[in-house]
Amino acid sequence: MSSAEQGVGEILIPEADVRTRVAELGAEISADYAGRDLLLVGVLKGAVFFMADLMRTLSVPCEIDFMAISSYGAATDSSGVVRILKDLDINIAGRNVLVVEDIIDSGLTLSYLMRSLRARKPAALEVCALLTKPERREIEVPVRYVGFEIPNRFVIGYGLDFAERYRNLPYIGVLHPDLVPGATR
Ligand SMILES: O=P(O)(O)OC[C@H]1O[C@H](OP(=O)(O)OP(=O)(O)O)[C@H](O)[C@@H]1O
Ligand code: HPA
Ligand SMILES: [Mg+2]
Repeated sequence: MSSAEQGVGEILIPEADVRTRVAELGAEISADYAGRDLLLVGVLKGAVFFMADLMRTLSVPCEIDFMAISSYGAATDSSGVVRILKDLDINIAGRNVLVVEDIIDSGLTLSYLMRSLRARKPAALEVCALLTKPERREIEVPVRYVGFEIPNRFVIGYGLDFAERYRNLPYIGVLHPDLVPGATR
């Protein structure tokens, strides 16, 4: 075990399975957006890893931009105070926007984001999330492309952090149970 892996309880989705699924999503998205312009909007920081890999499986021309959203604190604090820390650089009016997320958990971040993006009148607005935890959903958000449905466990790796660490793991792991108290975000 490398020192980067200390704290990993178990591997939930091995690296090869992640790679296969990302390629499948890329093929599906490429078919759906054939002949249309595509703008990928990544949500910093966790989605960067998924987005970089997904983009390299796309066979349609595409651009990227990023947003940073403030965390609203612990999941127990679901007051939903979400703020934009970094907005998009470009105007998305009339564009085909695909929001790329690493995980949808309560749905609060994405719900806020979609409201903000919809108000800017894109031609199309869809979501691609690598992971979703349906059991934890507090607000429904339509997600067009989903990589994996996962159980209610705190996951790390492939962009997902616990206290800013573990993003560099090449697989999706479950945080070791000894570290779980407080691991709500
Ligand atoms: O569905 P929700 O309950 O809102 O949770 C999902 C959000 O939480 C994580 O981001 P985080 O705030 O940890 O930022 P990060 O990507 O920088 O780690 C994740 O990347 C999603 O954006
Ligand atoms: O399970 C998770 N892991 C890491 N970050 C998260 N943000 C929401 N859910 C998670
Ligand atoms: Mg995080």
